[in-house]
Amino acid sequence: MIKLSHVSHVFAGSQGEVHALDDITLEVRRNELVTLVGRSGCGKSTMLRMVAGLLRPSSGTVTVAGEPMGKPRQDVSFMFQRAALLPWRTVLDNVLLPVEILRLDRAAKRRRAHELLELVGLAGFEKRLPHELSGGMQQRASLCRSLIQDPLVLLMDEPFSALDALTREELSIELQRIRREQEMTVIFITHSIEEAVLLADRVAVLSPRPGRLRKIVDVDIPRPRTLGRNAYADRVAEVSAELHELLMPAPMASEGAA
Ligand SMILES: Nc1ncnc2c1ncn2[C@@H]1O[C@H](COP(=O)(O)OP(=O)(O)OP(=O)(O)O)[C@@H](O)[C@H]1O
Repeated sequence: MIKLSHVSHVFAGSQGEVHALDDITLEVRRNELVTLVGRSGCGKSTMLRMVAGLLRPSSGTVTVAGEPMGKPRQDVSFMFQRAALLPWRTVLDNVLLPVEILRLDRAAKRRRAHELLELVGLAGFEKRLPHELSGGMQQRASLCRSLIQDPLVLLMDEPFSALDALTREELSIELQRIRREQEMTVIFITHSIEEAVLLADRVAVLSPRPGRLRKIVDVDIPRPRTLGRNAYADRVAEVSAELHELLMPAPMASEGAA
């Protein structure tokens, strides 16, 4: 569904060139969820912006459903770290914003918006204004807004990172539920190893300066996945430890020697 072939990118920064990505080749299969992890500045957001058609690579190609990404598409949706709801519009009208921009069928999408709000636990809050909601509820509404156009591809740039740990886990479980009901290919950026393991079919680990694909880790743990006590806790711990080793620098040889 999503293919990056030999993608490199160099930004012309104010202090000289920044080699953000180097020779990235990655294929995300239809209906797969791939999480992107890596140290700050390793090029995760740059990669996502390319898949969204917001940025062209300096070299290499990016295709979605076989077509080169030259500009944003209606069936590719983006969700950011901040909910960025319009403060003067109700929750329902915020969810319906893409419907107005993309001129979709308003009556059908109103029904869909109610279904989505129900799915994320916001039924009854349709007429509230964003400031009347908690951060977690605002991000749930933002998730509904990203889903209203029934995207084939959902690109998520640290969407739950500003939330407390429990709300974050709750939203991760809701995202898994939504994916059971709706076919969707997802790329999800996170700094949290736990979140990466909860959500991913595969985790793509990037290394920094320049951003390179270090390893792809398969997460073959049955769903729905939760943290805490469960039948797969050992396997979750094992994959988390592997990711931790890939992301953290090796301890100095002299440490612990004495
Ligand atoms: N518009 C730009 N102009 C110049 N340099 C840029 C620009 N955008 C990003 N960069 C640089 O490219 C590199 C990759 O940035 P990017 O935001 O993709 O990293 P990231 O992995 O998403 O980081 P973080 O985890 O901190 O969000 C960084 O060194 C950054 O400073």
